Amino acid sequence: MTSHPLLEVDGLRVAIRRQDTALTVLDGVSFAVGASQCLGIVGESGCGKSLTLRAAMGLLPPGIERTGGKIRLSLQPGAAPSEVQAGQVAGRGLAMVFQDSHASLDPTMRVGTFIAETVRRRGGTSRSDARRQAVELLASVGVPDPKVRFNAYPHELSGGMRQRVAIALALATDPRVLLCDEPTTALDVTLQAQILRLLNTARTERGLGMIFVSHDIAVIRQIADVVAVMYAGQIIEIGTVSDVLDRPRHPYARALIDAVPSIDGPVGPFRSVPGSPPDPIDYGSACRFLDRCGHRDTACEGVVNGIDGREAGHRSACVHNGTLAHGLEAT
Ligand SMILES: Nc1ncnc2c1ncn2[C@@H]1O[C@H](COP(=O)(O)OP(=O)(O)OP(=O)(O)O)[C@@H](O)[C@H]1O
Repeated sequence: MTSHPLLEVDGLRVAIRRQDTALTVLDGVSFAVGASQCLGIVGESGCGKSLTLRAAMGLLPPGIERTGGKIRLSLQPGAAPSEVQAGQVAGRGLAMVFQDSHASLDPTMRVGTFIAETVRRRGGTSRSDARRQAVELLASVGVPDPKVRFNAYPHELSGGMRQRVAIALALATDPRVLLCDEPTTALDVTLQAQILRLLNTARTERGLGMIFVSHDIAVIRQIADVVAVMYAGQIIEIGTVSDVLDRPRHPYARALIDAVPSIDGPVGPFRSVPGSPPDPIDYGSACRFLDRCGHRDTACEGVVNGIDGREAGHRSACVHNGTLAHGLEAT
């Protein structure tokens, strides 16, 4: 039997409308996520991580629109993914967890009531059964005294507890793929570890696909199976966690990973990625990392596309892919 991906993003393009012009900020982003698989997306601020999730979800901010590509979602176990039109909210198949839990919760509603109403929107559930399911969901995400906390308003809960409730709310839609946009960034290290464990449990127990966006490589290492590195609106490297994080091939991926201080490594100044990413108005057809790259030559000035992350294996968009991998060790 063929095992279909749950979510397939194919050649996604997203643009910001400015009067008569459209500024492309995501350019040919392609990847697939299967059941129980977690795709981590890393990259510097502004590279397009959040817009990728929002475009998949059909929740782009006003003035920003999908201008190309296809999003396909499998709504039934074993079913081939079918297309979600631009502007259509992916609804029940996808759910999103944000960095700021206030973005998901309604400040005027008791958290349990909000979750129960979300369960009811799926249809076929009585009010009392939806309440029971809401209490079970709160318990499943580790909310203590879930029957009591059912009646709390979001502002009465701590940040960590609110994030647990936001995850319960996302699970209440019975999603097939959970889109997580920096869900642990605002939390301290202990809470961060608890939320990562919780998301991992939800993923394995429910067979969820997951996309986890973070700028924190250590977090990605803990939760993801496959990592995509984004730069200036494109995926520039993809592969398993150990391929990409231990043996990066693209000079940008290498620099990003080297910028993370290591606990076991020698003490020394942090190496940061010199320079800054180009403004979307300057995105051209050449490699977008050209100006910051110590390995550039004339080959990098030709057309360099992002890579198709739906294909298996460890791949990078660098035109020197492979031949540079050895040389990078010495830099
Ligand atoms: N609401 C918006 N209006 C105008 N431009 C936007 C908006 N949201 C994002 N952008 C632009 O789109 C590009 C991609 O932004 P996006 O938020 O996806 O990046 P990101 O990688 O998630 O960054 P961060 O890690 O800071 O959240 C950036 O150039 C950003 O300035």
